[in-house]
Amino acid sequence: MELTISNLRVMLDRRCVLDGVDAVLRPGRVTAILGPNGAGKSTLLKAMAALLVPGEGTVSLGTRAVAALDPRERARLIGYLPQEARVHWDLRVRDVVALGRVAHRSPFAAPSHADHAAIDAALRLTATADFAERGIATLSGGERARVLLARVLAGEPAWLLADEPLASLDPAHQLDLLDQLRAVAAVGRGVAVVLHDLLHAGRIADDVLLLQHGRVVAYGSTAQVLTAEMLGRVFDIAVRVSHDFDQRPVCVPIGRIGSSLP
Ligand SMILES: Nc1ncnc2c1ncn2[C@@H]1O[C@H](COP(=O)(O)OP(=O)(O)OP(=O)(O)O)[C@@H](O)[C@H]1O
Repeated sequence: MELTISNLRVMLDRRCVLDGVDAVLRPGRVTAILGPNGAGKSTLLKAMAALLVPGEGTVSLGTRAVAALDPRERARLIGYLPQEARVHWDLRVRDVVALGRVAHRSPFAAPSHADHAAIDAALRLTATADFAERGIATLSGGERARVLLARVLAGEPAWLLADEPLASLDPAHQLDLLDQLRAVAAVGRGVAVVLHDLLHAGRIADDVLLLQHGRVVAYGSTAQVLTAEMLGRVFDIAVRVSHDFDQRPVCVPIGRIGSSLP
């Protein structure tokens, strides 16, 4: 199911944070959402998950507006991983991951075989099975972030929306997470991920949506959007773009435009 964003306009505190955003995101692909601080990336992701009400415009999954979906169905279709890895109760890790399955069964039903299988698979995929019996409050920030990803993966959503999921992870787990997002897309689901790191974006994304001042400045294949000219213009930096053996762009920021530093 395509995720279609039509003429989305969001006002926050009387400021226009998203201004006429249009894009059709395709399943089976990883779409990276990039842009400078304050460009509106997190706001766009929240609007895509129907976590905020836009002033104008719609977000649709297939032919249906996400805001009009029954909340349980929406929770099955859209998995949202927020920027902050906060958990308010010291639940057992396995129970946190199990929360990802709540929308898959009726309110008082016991977890099914399929629920347990999805929970185990998510724990395995995120390498969190070793601490499945620990309280989540006892984990490090990066461990907790992986558990929260496991919770979303356990829900097997049609679309996974992740907001800067790499922030608290070490390099090995960052690469693991990028592989996990690719694996989700490889089975035909949709993935939209907010990223800051241009190297990671070049490595993982099929498509890139570049935002600036609440507007889409470019949306297309990674090779079309991740160019030195485009990145220089939007981020105000000089970027060296080469290509790896898969012809994926490798973007290395080398300095501020106008900076006298080398
Ligand atoms: N609740 C709010 N009330 C008022 N303004 C807000 C609110 N949330 C976000 N904003 C403003 O909206 C703009 C876009 O915020 P958003 O968090 O979407 O940006 P972002 O592109 O994700 O930024 P970053 O890269 O810094 O995370 C910012 O200028 C921010 O200050």
